[in-house]
Amino acid sequence: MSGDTASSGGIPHTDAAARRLAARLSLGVGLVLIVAVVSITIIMGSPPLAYQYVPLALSVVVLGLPHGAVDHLVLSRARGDPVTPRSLAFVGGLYLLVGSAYAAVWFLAPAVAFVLFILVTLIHWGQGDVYALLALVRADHLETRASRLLALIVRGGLPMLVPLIAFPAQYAFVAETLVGLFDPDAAAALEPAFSQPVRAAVAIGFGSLIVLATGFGFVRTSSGDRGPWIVDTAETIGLVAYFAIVPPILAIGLYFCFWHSLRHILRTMLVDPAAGAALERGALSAASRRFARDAAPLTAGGLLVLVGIGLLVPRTPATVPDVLALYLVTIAVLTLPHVVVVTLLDREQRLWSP
Ligand SMILES: CC1=C(/C=C/C(C)=C/C=C/C(C)=C/C=O)C(C)(C)CCC1
Ligand SMILES: [Fe+2]
Repeated sequence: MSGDTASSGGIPHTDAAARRLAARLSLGVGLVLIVAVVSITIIMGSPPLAYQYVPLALSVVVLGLPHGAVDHLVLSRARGDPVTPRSLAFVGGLYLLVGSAYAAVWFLAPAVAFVLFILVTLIHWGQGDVYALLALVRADHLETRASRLLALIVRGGLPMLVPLIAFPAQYAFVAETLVGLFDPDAAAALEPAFSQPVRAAVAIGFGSLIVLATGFGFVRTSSGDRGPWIVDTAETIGLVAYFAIVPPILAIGLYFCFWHSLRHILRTMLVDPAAGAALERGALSAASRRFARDAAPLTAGGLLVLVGIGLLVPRTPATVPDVLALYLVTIAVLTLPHVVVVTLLDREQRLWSP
């Protein structure tokens, strides 16, 4: 698998059947997620707040937290190198350094740390989708680096900006609970972001970017092969509807598991010779077992980080929203080094040097 170096435009060609299975799974699950959850929300209304937290809570063990727990293996595998004490120490050191520096920002300036969290998530979820578009959908309308950057902003902006426009009160509530773990008074600094003029400006600005990205993509495709552009556009429109209709705690919990993490896990399987070979023969359960085994130790490690931060925060989390806020802060701290690893993986797979 990883020894298969045939590539075009920098995107590695893993074995065709494995890639097709990964593409079908990510697109199929994404489609079901959007159609099912949007329909249920329209027909039955939003579930009570307590239920909206369930997918986020489940993401501790289901796909979410585990998706980053193979970061210590993924770069070596993508390079076709053995995993060595040195390669493990590099990723471990990165997590320790970058994670603790950013954790310090949460304690010193929690409102700044929250804004950073939204920005980092936008970039990270956007970069994940750019990979899926290029490697799984074979999006040849994203030929240039500029078009990929625009796609990154659009795809990352969907989960981070559409809820701000559509559900400012819940957005503000989550911001307050995260920041409030560290300093209850600091959240006030974020209030202007939820005001009508700011949301209107974000809606106009971000809406224009979506139109621009879609239009550029259309112009770049030949009429004979619009398939990838149609998939890209359908996903974008679907996600606009999803994040505009489904309340954000629920929407983001499900998206985190069944969109971002699923796609990244498939990506890690495709660079792993053993999991990749299993996918190649359609043995998804064998590939999943292999992933689960690889991800289990550091998923437990992530939980230790959660407990550690929980012991350090000035206010002991007492309610469900507080505990979930603690979990999100843990995710934030773990995500920053994860973004570095994924960016190096992007470079290895030449996603940004077309
Ligand atoms: C839950 C939630 C929010 C933030 C979620 C974030 C920022 C999650 C980041 C997850 C990451 C980075 C996972 C790793 O891949 C918002 C937008 C405040 C709106 C209200 C609900
Ligand atoms: Fe990720």
